[in-house]
Amino acid sequence: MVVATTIGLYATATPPHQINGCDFDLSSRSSSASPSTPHKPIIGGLSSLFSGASVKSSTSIGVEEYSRHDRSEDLKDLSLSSSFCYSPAKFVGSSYLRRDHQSPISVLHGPLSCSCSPPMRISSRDRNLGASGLFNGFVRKALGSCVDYELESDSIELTFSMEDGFGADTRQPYARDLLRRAQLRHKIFKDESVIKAFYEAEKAHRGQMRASGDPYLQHCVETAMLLANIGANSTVVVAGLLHDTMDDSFMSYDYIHRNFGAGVADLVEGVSKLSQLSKLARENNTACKTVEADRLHTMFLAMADARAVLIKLADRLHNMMTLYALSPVKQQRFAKETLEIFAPLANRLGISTWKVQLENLCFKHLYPQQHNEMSTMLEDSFDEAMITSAIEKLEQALKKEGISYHVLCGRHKSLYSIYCKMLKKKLTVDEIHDIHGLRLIVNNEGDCYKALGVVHRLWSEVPGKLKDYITHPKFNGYQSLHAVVMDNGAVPLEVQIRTQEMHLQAEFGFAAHWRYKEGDCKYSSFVLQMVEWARWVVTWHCETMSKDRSSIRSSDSIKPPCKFPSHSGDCPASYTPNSSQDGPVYVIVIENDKMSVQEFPASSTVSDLLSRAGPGSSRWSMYGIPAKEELRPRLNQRPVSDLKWKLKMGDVVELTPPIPDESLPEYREEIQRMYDRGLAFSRPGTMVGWGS
Ligand SMILES: Nc1nc2c(ncn2[C@@H]2O[C@H](COP(=O)(O)OP(=O)(O)OP(=O)(O)O)[C@@H](O)[C@H]2O)c(=O)[nH]1
Ligand SMILES: Nc1ncnc2c1ncn2[C@@H]1O[C@H](COP(=O)(O)OP(=O)(O)OP(=O)(O)O)[C@@H](O)[C@H]1O
Repeated sequence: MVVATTIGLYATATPPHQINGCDFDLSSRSSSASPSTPHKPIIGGLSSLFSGASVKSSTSIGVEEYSRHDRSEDLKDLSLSSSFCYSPAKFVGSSYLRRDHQSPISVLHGPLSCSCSPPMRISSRDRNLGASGLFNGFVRKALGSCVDYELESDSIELTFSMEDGFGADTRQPYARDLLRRAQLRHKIFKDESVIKAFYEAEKAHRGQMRASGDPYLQHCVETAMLLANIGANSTVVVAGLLHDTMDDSFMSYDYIHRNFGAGVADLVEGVSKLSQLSKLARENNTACKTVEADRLHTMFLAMADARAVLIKLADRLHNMMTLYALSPVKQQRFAKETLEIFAPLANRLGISTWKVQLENLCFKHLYPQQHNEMSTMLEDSFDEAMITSAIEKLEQALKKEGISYHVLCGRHKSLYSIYCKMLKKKLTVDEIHDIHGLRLIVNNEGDCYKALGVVHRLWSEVPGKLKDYITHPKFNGYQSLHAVVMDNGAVPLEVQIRTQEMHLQAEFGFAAHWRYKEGDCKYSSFVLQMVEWARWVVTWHCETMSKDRSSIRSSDSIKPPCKFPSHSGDCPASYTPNSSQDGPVYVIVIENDKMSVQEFPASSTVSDLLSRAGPGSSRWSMYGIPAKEELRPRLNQRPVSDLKWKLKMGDVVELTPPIPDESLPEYREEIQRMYDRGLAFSRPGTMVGWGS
């Protein structure tokens, strides 16, 4: 019997789990996505909820209107000093307490400032529209980009030789320092491929700085460090170091492929695509449109390797930690996007520490007044020592009673989660009983009840708070015993007791925690399987999470779900593309300078998309001619010659904006010029429909 116990901050906060793609019948879900994450309706209104606290009225939080010419290079400008000015430290994330895991706090607070700042040069993202630059043509124009399109092509000369550097004596002293410090923080930075990637990243970003004056390389290291700290393997860490090289330097896919292999090159390219979509969404304020935001994070998962999403999340987390270097306007925009798109993504992937940190940082930027009030009020309430000692107490008592268990862990609830719960349930902070919580996973149902007896003998019960979801499972199948007890007669402590099977049910499938948290959304089986697959991929590639998983079932019994979306025929979770209910395709449509994320049934074509925008839309009525023929749509930067071309998840379709008739010839010429440029910039062999 495995007896896992306490102590030490638990790095991933992902409860132990195993992914079994075939455990749940997912076939009957409907396809409409109508999300209502708990945080969405929450603005202000907290004052009345605080018992005995006089709180000022809510701060107005507007995501500002911004100029279309305000290029969102934003995060590139960030200061990278990792001082992480976010207080108090306790609120960095909800913490799990368990033995054998490294504290994420130490990582995030690690001092990392570079004395030597290389000279500035303009970020090549502003100029580089080469290989994977998605939006070079009309999209950038439509978005008011100030890009000089004439500058770039794949044949542009590199500002440094790709051959120099690694192993040569051209290494910058600041880089050597940075690497040494990274190696002290995590041993994966001693791995040969990681060192090589570090120096390649150094060359690629040499001279690039963030607003703080810190070298850009520092951001690459911090992103890779976040990945290393959730146990990502060296492929993912290498890709983390190189994650911005395709966008921001002249390093090409082929170069990365040659030096690091297809696995790394594909990941870096995947991150680059996600960054470009995210940027487009940010510039169009998509995060404010609930349904579209939901489609977007679903799309992110569907179009990229889940590990690329992981890297993008790490990148965003570090950028959020250093958001203070940006203007308040940009801070708001990024925080909004992060809260609506990236935090739910982290949750779906089961990386709860990142989700918590992202949410808390967004909370601080979007609702500073409420954040301050909550921080002040709860500063003394978060008691990690109390959780540790409660775990020890319970461990001993269980031992005495001869009750063995698989996992005993604890966490304190995050600031933002408390805030959401207060607003959602109209509770005062005193009425939140699960700020401190323990979770016990035992062998069988009988042991659940025996353990409950132990809990009640150890601590006094809060009347009316016992919930027996084992005898009376929730409608979604969730099973567990929940008890609230008073520790030292003063602090409420929630204890959840369940078996391994119940825990799997609570993590995956119908009762999965991410779905519980996202509210009453109806998900298609396509989305559910995709999330499950993505969680599996991430878990499999992250040592820490894998360890976690092995504590819930022996590793021999862990089988990957069938590769998404091609489940084997006998898999109950099998995705059936022929079913009209399944497989919605989310496509980004850019029309009249505006972006929308639209949902189409599986197998829809460009022609279907045009029909949706068809007669009645401004484009048609203005010209009085079929737009299909007169102004051809572009799909992922390329003109579409066959309107029967099938749309794929993540496709970007540009539709020509309305223009006055008299400008039509001029406009056609412009289209032709962009068309020509688009072809010149596209990497040979790039498929139309990169979202596959
Ligand atoms: N995964 C999963 N967890 C759930 C689900 N329902 C409840 N939980 C967990 O159980 C905890 C408390 O649930 P309940 O005892 O029903 O409490 P409540 O009535 O919602 O509210 P409080 O008692 O105020 O916490 C939640 O905080 C979750 O951690 C579910 O459907 N899925
Ligand atoms: N008593 C507990 N012990 C250990 N982990 C818990 C406990 N309760 C929830 N968790 C886990 O903590 C993480 C953060 O959950 P969070 O506190 O935001 O929401 P919740 O308590 O599960 O739900 P709600 O806010 O609706 O009460 C999740 O992974 C969740 O499974």
